[in-house]
Order: sequence, then structure tokens, then C-alpha cells
Amino acid sequence: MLQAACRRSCWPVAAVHEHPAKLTPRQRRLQKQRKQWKQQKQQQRQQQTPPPPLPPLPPADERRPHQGLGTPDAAASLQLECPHFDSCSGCTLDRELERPPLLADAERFFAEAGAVHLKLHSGRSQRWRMRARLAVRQGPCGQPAIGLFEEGSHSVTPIPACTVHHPAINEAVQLVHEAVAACRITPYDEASGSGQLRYLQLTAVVAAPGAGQPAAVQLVLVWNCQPGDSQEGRRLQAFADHLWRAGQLRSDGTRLLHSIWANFQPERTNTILGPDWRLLHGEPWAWARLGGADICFGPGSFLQANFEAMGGALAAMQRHVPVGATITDLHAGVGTIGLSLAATRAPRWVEFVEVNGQGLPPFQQSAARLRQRWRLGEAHCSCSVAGSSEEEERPPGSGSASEDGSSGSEDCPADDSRMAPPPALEYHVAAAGSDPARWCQGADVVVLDPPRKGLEPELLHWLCSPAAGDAGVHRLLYLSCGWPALKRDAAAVLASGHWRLRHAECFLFFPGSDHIETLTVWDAAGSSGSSDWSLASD
Ligand SMILES: C[S@@+](CC[C@H](N)C(=O)[O-])C[C@H]1O[C@@H](n2cnc3c(N)ncnc32)[C@H](O)[C@@H]1O
Repeated sequence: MLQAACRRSCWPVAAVHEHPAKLTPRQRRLQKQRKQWKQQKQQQRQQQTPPPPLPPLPPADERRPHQGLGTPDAAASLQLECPHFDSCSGCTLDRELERPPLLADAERFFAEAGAVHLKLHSGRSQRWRMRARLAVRQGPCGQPAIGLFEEGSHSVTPIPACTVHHPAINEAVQLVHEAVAACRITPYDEASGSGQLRYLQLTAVVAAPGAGQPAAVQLVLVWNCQPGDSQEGRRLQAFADHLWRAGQLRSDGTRLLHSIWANFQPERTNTILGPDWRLLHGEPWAWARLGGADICFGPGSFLQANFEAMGGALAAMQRHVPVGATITDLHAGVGTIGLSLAATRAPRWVEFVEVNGQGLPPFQQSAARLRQRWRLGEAHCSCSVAGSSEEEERPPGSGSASEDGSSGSEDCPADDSRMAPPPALEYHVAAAGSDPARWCQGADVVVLDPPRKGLEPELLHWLCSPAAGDAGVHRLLYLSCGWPALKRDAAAVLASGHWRLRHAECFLFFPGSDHIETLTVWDAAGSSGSSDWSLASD
């Protein structure tokens, strides 16, 4: 199930290529394009006259004061400045990151569809990746190599100074690298199926809800054995014990590791994660503050890698949901979008639908936390600014995005809503297309956030029929991570005549890649467009 979920997930958590040996024709075409692209960039660079040497600079996004997500100004071009760009298969763009080539097609599409000028919001170009998956293999000199596969091979390019990783991730990679040598752990070898450590998944997390900046890493060791193998289990535990001790030794006294998990993957497959997990050290749950809500996640939960950009998208969605609305979140994962709307728009109820049952336990943690915050908020009757932690509430008017990218006071629900009862939250483990009429009945707003392949045919068919209007749905918020699929789905929705495109904007979720995350807002063609429904900032 989990494997299936990972394959479905919207975008590779990091560019570990799962099938380097068996590429589909499309993958081969993409690979060729990417190679040509890199060659072009290299040629352009070589043709440029080398500039006079300058003193070393701090990372690019420290020079460009970070003010949360914004539309890029024409003069400032976002750059990666990554020392691994030429050798690493991860990023395809190293400059003008705010103009991924895909954007031009999206602009054309929305101009033709009659939407307002398509804005693209970008945040920091470096240190944005909060979750990475890296392969562990034997390097050429017998040293372990931790990084990304070279294109079309199982050779790993180490990327210790990757500039898009959160620094804690690079720190943890260094720690594992040293520990692999110290504990004589053998990296996995595809040819023989032997070796122990196959991959790492590293997620930068805060120590506890509301605790501030990400500080520690939830580390997953993907191990090449059955979960019941006691001999390997002992070796794995000894390795984790070593890491846990070493991970306590940061010079500022803080702990580098939040937790260590094992994931067991004994199959000779390119699928990264196996179905079985074991907590070896630390806390079972990790938390992120996203869009005004505390979101709990486990190592197997879907999680957007760019918290800042996701915070921006959540803030945008909040602007299109009237206070007190009823909401269905149809591709809920651990509930990030619905919980963010529950925390900031005082809805009467939110229904969550998610096909992967792994989302439910962390969702229950977040829902309990939200209810607790709701009670506290009522007790203090304070203006809980969307996106701030209880410790750091910001005054009204300071509406810029916070570190997690979440919105400021402009998104605060009206004061009356604070006295409303907490929203009813219900989570269904089911496919969205299995019974859309049931999930969406009575929902004012339906949130769609499907995987890269777009909406399942049954759901798209239902949305394009009069049934969605009959169910009372006024508005669709469609957040898409797959531009080709969105283009197809949007064309079908437009052609149905049941929806009008009200708004579209894009977010740079993966600076360094030709990727855009697109939010479209659709209103039922027959809806009156009363003032409550005119919240869009378009
Ligand atoms: C792009 S992720 C979004 C998750 C969540 N909205 C978030 O922001 O974290 C897409 C989610 O849709 C789920 N999914 C895939 N197919 C689905 C389906 N047919 N019905 C419901 N959920 C589905 C995936 O398991 C995944 O959790």
C-alpha cells in the first residue's frame, strides 16, 4: 500500500530515480531533454567572459532578504549556486529559477481561458527542501557514497553541500556517512542484492508543535532485510544506537536527530520503501506548522518538501474560502489543506477523503491538537494569526509570510467566528472517485489536490456533470502538481459548462526544476457570486 502511495505521490521527494535501468520512452525523452538542457547551459556559461574574481559570498537567499513568498521582481533572478549542479541529476535549472520553461505554456493556457494574468510566487531558492531521499551505495574508492543516482545508472553522486537541502539534512548526511564507516555497514549493491543500507529519507522537523525553526532530522534507514530477521535487526539497532549517540553532539547543545526509523525493503526492486516500519529512537510523530495548523506526520506520510511554498499555497487557498463554509478535502493525505482551512476559516465541518490509510493516525493527532488550540483560542479570545505559533503571535497588519510560509493576519477569520464551536472533522479512507456525491454532499467548497497524474476519471466525470451543482458545491479549489494533467482536467471542466474559471496562480515548489504548482479556483456556473464568495484577490 505504502509503495503504491509513494509511486502515486505528486513529485519525487528527491530525485532518486527509481528505475534507472528500465526507462519508459517518456522517461528516455525527458532524460534526453534534460541532458540537452544542461549542455546548453554549460555552453552558455563557457561562452560568457569569466568575471573578475570576487570575494566569497553568503548563500544567494541571504543576500536577497527573505520576505516569504512573493512574485519575483524583474531585476532579481533566483539562482541555485550549487557546487553539485553540473554533476548531480537532481536539478535541471541553476539560474532564472523563477521562469521554469513550463510557465510559458501555463500562461498561454490561462490567457486563452480568460483568467487574469498568471502570477508565479517564489520564495527562497536555497535551503527549501525539508525532505530528501538519498541513495547509499559503494563509491568508486570503496567509500560509501550518499546522494542521487547518476542518470541511467546505479552509481551515486554524493551531494554533501547541496544548496536546496535544509542545512540540517546535509548535517545528518555527514553524520550517517561517518557512522557507516565507523560501524562497517555495507551499502546495498543492486547487482548481487547484498548489503544493508539502501536509502536514507531525511526530514527536517521542529522538536514539538510551535517550537519554532526546524532543528532536527527525522531519519529513516531503508534496510535490506525482512523485518523478522533477528541477526540483521541487531546490527541495525547497533547502528541506530551509534547514530543516536553521535547525533546528540551538536556544538550548540541541540540534538541533530529527532528520531530514527527503520524501513525494511528486502525486495530486489527499485522501489525505495518497503511496507514495514520500526521506530528505533526518538519520537514517533513529527510536526510542521503549515498554513496556521500544526500538521503531524510520520515517516511514511505524504509531505510537501517545500514548507514555505506550501504555506504560500495554503494562504492563497484560505483567501478563497469564506468563513463558516463547509469543506470537503478530497485528496487529503494527512489532512494538511483541510486542517489549515479548519484552523483559519472557522468552517462548520470539514470532510477528508484519502485513499491511503496511512494518513489517518497522524491526522488524528493533528485534529486533537487543533481542538486543543481551538479551546485555548476561545479561552483567551485572542486573534490567532494564521501561521503564527502561540508563542509568536504577530500584530494585525504584519501580514507577510512566516518561515513556514503561512499567511498573516489578513487571513484571520472574522471575530464572530471565534465563538463558533470547533469544526466537525471527519476522515474517510476511500478513493475520491468511489462516491463523489457522498463526499461532497453539502460542501460549499471542494478541495482537489490529486497526485501528478491528475483527477481520477470517475471524479472528473462527476465534476463535469450537473451532479456536482446538485450536491450544492459552489467552489472548487484545485491545487495541481502536474501541469499536463491540470491542463487536461481544466479543459474538460471548462468544456462541461458547469464551472467558470475564477482565478489561477502558480507557486514555485521545486526551485531548480521545471515544475510549477498551480492553484485554480472554479465557481459553479449558476452560483450568484454573492459577496461571501468574492474573496479572491484577483
Ligand atoms: C499531492 S498529494 C496531496 C496530499 C495533501 N493534500 C497534502 O497537501 O499533503 C495527493 C494525495 O492524494 C492521495 N490520492 C491518490 N489517489 C487518490 C484517490 N483516488 N482518492 C483519494 N486520494 C487519493 C494520495 O495518497 C496523496 O496523499
